[in-house]
Amino acid sequence: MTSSAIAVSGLRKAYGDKAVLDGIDFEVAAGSVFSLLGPNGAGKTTTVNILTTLLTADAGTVRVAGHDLATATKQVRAAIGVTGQFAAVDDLLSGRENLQLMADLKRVRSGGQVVGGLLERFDLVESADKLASTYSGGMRRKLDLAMTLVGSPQIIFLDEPTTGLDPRSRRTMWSIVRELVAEGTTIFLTTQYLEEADQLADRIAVLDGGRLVAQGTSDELKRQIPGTHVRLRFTDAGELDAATRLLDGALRDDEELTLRVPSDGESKSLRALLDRLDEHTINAQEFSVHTPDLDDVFLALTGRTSEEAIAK
Ligand SMILES: Nc1ncnc2c1ncn2[C@@H]1O[C@H](COP(=O)(O)OP(=O)(O)OP(=O)(O)O)[C@@H](O)[C@H]1O
Repeated sequence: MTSSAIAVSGLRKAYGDKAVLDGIDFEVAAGSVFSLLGPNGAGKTTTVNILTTLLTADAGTVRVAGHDLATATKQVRAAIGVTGQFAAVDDLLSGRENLQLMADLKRVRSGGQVVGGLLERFDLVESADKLASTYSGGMRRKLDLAMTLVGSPQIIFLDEPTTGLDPRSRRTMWSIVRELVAEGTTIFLTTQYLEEADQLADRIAVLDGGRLVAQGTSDELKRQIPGTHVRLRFTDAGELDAATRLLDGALRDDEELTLRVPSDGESKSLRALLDRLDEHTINAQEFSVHTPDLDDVFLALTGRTSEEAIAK
């Protein structure tokens, strides 16, 4: 047994002569959130399908919850829950019946209590006895995730869990994910929303062209690309002029009366910059340090903005 909830090495999958996964390696620590990002068609769902035993890999080794995927499919299935594109919700049943069916399938003891608890946790008590076909998109997602939690799986795969949800429902899902992680659950998340990965993931991997082109914490990924800068805002054009003359390589915005000064963001350079302004009695009304966001990282790594990647 390792302390990794998921360990993937040399994973390959091709459709015909098209290599979708061309040898990928990663590990997911138990009790953490790992997010896989990538443009449309990058192979995220293929990866999820392999890790959840729905699809067989061509090569590579995968351990999930300490079990070898190739030889211990049953044990892997018992340890995981999957929510996503192949939603398990049955429209002809009520929310409660959907949950009860899952509890029966998984032979959960005190199923009725578990179902009641999940309906409460997901704020579905009022609609519990209505048909799932009458649920809004957000309610269906919540029911789908609640069904995944029946039987308390150690590892949960969430394939684009908030696609199409309004911001409020998205935030509700985020807080549920955080609660699950606080309880020790491991989450493998694919998402189209970089902000979601930024908010939730302990580690992020970017998949492109069949390979993982970057892996790390959100901050590590942001530090890999240039673009950290200091933004100075002045009260009048005279001061902006003086500061522009003083600071080499700075970009000015006349409308906003701001100056963008490249910087590594470290305290020493920031102090030096402020000292220079002081020496020339230039006063900045506002001073802020900007680091690139995940969108900048995605663009630098895949050559596409996240919006272009989603638009296909
Ligand atoms: N059964 C299949 N037969 C042939 N090609 C397939 C099959 N399933 C997927 N592909 C191809 O494999 C590639 C990866 O697909 P996959 O669904 O894993 O991507 P994805 O990153 O999840 O994309 P999306 O964000 O659109 O869901 C795509 O080019 C897709 O067309």
